[in-house]
Amino acid sequence: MSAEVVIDVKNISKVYKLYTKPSDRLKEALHPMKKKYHNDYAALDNVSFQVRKKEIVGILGTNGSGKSTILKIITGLLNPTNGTVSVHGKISALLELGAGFNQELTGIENIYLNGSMMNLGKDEIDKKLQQILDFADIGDFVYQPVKTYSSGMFARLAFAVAINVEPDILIVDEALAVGDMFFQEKCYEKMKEMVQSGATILFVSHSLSAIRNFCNRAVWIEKGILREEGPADEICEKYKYFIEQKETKEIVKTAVAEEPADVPAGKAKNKIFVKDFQMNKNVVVTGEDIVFTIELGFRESGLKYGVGMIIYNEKGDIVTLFNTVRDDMKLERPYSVFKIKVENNDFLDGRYFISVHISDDMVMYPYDRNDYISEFRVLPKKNRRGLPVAEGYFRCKHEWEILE
Ligand SMILES: Nc1ncnc2c1ncn2[C@@H]1O[C@H](COP(=O)(O)OP(=O)(O)OP(=O)(O)O)[C@@H](O)[C@H]1O
Repeated sequence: MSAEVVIDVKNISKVYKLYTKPSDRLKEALHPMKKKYHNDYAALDNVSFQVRKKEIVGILGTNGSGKSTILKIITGLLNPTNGTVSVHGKISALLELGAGFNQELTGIENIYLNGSMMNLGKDEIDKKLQQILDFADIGDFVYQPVKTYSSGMFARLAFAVAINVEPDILIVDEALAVGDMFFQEKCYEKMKEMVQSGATILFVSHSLSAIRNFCNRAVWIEKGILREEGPADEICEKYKYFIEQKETKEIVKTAVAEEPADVPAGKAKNKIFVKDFQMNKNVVVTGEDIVFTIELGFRESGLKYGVGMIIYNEKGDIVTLFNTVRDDMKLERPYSVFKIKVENNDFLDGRYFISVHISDDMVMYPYDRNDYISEFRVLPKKNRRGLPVAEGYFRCKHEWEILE
């Protein structure tokens, strides 16, 4: 049976009002007809996910995607515009460095201040004090006002307090990035111990290796929208691929020229042409559903035609193809959108390339050819022990029968 849900984020949206000038805010407040002087900006748009007890969940996404916003909503520091969050257990959060600390007070005084904010009595903090000081390991600096601390020292003290107040849920937002490697190691070890004894951790990091190595699950929020969630290694792979594509601008252009150059001479000039090609995702795991969408344009009606799509591997071998003619479909009038749904796909780990051809109904000559119009990446589906479920050319669906 799955463990109890300790954080339940349901349909959370956060909309900020953006004003071009500060005076617009006042103008809006005073306008007799309630004229709008702002633009709405959705930092989070209908995000839902759950975190179960003893999970370590990583949140990733590019800058400004809403990671900190969702953590602030979970911890109650920020109200959502829509949606609900239920939390079961005591949260200890390390959000912005220095939040919850009084700059004028010493390290020790801040330990007591933070402890009391976590509902710990003075005697309870007295008992934990040595443990906190040992963990922070900042020597006599604990007697100095925290405004004199370096960011690394701050992180040490904040982390030492956050983990020693025995939270049920620990929320960490990039706080570890400022500490040195040695301290980071110590924190990861401590957090693993906390999970062993029943805690749950929600963790934001820009470090993919930290999320891959430390978390069992990951939630990817991109530009306010929940893009993917699943096993940490899988989501990291998909995210990495997304970043690489974004950075190198390698994405093959999906829009297709309306006048392809390679229509053989003498044939009608693109009486039918591919206007657009899309996939539901460019990174899929073996077993997920894939949907290819081909959009056609017509310069002439009344043609009999066939629509075909070929999938190649990295070596250029045809892996498989889909073709309306081979599938005995008769296309005798213009149809604008074709969707090919591959349920529970059998492709194995690798890169695949797609060509789309529109031909006559005998597949004798092309109306339009679009070679290498797009590509996708398949990640291996793993079994419980982390082994890919299949190797070779494709996953062959099968059943075992074991007899006496
Ligand atoms: N008070 C605010 N008013 C208006 N917009 C805001 C406010 N706070 C955050 N935003 C916007 O909301 C979006 C999400 O911000 P958030 O800090 O949650 O992103 P993030 O994923 O944590 O980013 P980073 O990785 O850079 O820390 C950003 O575009 C940010 O500019």
